[in-house]
Amino acid sequence: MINVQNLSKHYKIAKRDPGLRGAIKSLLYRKYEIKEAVKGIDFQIEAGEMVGYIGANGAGKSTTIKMLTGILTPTSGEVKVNGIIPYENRQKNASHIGAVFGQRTQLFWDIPVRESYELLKHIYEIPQKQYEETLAEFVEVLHLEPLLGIPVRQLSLGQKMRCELAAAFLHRPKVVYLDEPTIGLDVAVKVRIRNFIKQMNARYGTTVILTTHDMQDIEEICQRIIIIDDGTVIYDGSIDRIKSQFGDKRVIHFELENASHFTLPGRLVHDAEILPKEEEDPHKVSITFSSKDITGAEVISIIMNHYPVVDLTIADPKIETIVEEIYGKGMKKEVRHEEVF
Ligand SMILES: Nc1ncnc2c1ncn2[C@@H]1O[C@H](COP(=O)(O)OP(=O)(O)OP(=O)(O)O)[C@@H](O)[C@H]1O
Repeated sequence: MINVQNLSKHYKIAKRDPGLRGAIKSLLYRKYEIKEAVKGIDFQIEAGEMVGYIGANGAGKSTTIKMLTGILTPTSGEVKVNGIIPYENRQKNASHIGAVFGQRTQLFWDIPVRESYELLKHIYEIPQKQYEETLAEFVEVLHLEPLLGIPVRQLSLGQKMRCELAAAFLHRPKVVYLDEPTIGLDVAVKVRIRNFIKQMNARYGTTVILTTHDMQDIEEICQRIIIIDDGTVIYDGSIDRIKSQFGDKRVIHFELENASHFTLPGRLVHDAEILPKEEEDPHKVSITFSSKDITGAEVISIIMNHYPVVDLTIADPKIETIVEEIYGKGMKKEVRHEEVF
């Protein structure tokens, strides 16, 4: 469904020396700098796959998605979506895809949601019967009934996102690009949105590309992740595989009588790390380490020798921890994706 080969995008950025002198000089001689946002990436995505396209800020995710949607023309390489070269045939490509891009809306700001859907029906030439059936299904799954008569500008973030998703899937597109579809939403709305995406995939075989920093979204929706770092693909494979590849990572959550001044005992300084707290709790501390360096039993015994431990749990490494590790420590040298296959 999606075929990307040796795809690159370089941005040309005009450079200017500071001050008035710089401004005048830049009128006469323009200096440019090249930013290589995407550097020769390859991947294939089959119809019906749900893939998480993830990476740290500035890694090149949006640039890739913009090339897949035809908004940007690549500097070099090939991209085909459903057999179409998107930037050469934007209109045809648009009829097969749906998109939700963060804060941008494809609904009409001042008119009621239902009328936006009516307009999309005409734009995408959706047959009346199919439109009615699809809308009825979305209204039920996403609980849209009370929202249909309200203009988009009056909707809350969660209400708007539910309406946006319905708009993106309304014409039963083959591919849907979702950029941070659950950002800033409460847990109940996140769950509803994730279920909706899974349902659309199961029912219509929609291919879904999800860019998000929310690893829970990734774990619940995607079978496969592509990790991009500094414009190159550093991992392409299943979530299970990355977990087993980094399966030596361990996490132990300790409950102590008092953890507010907790520091790692000397013996652990090189082999373990304290994880950032998910919630402010003066009794809890979580430690991560690699079983290649030290065993769980040793970690527990060292901590127990230094602190009064009330309780402890040994957890599976979360995908967040693994991915942060890969982004943060430049593990790309170790995780070349050809090694993964
Ligand atoms: N229009 C542009 N002109 C020049 N440089 C750009 C432009 N758009 C993006 N860049 C640069 O290209 C690199 C990749 O940006 P991109 O937006 O693709 O990253 P991203 O992975 O989507 O990041 P984020 O998670 O922050 O959205 C960044 O260094 C960014 O500053």
